[in-house]
Amino acid sequence: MNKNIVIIGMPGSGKSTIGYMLSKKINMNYIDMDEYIEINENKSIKEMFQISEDYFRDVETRCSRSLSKLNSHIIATGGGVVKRKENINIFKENCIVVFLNRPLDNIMQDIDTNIRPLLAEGKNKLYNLYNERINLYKEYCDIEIMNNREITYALDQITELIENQN
Ligand SMILES: Nc1ncnc2c1ncn2[C@@H]1O[C@H](COP(=O)(O)OP(=O)(O)O)[C@@H](O)[C@H]1O
Ligand SMILES: O=C(O)C1=C[C@@H](OP(=O)(O)O)[C@@H](O)[C@H](O)C1
Ligand SMILES: [Mg+2]
Repeated sequence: MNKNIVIIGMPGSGKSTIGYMLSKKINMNYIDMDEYIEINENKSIKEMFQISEDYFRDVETRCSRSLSKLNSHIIATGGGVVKRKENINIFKENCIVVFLNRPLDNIMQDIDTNIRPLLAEGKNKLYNLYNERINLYKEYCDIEIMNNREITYALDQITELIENQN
């Protein structure tokens, strides 16, 4: 597949984990957008948020533009990429946008708050993020995948839909 596959969804929805597994399964390159940002900025996500969230969002938009120019990559985004419609418009030029929809109760069970500055005050912040974003994920995606069973179920769902696109 020449287009990229961009995975969006709440923090803890499985974008990085399932994105990597998918890349191995269908033999496509994989990029975790947060890792890409940290390497290019030589700063951790936490350090960027300490400057300001806007600083991080500006970097996120610049990276969206760079990554969208690639071909045949699986790109796992950060959960807040939908905060700027500009990012989605950039991705829509050359990517299929997949919303990985994992129920909030399931996310709450295993999310690591230590690596997510927005959750520094605790997991309950996820409810606010969910309410702010759920309609954006649904509006912006080309494909919505439920991630409410074992990981391989979501992986198989995405694989089947992508292979049908070919
Ligand atoms: N269907 C699932 N069943 C069990 N654990 C899951 C499932 N989906 C995701 N996880 C777990 O949730 C955690 C967060 O996943 P991650 O890929 O870091 O999410 P994201 O990149 O969307 O923030 C990981 O420990 C991952 O293994
Ligand atoms: O939801 C968000 O605003 C964020 C999610 C994080 O990525 P994950 O979705 O991989 O946790 C990371 O981009 C940053 O902490 C901001
Ligand atoms: Mg991630």
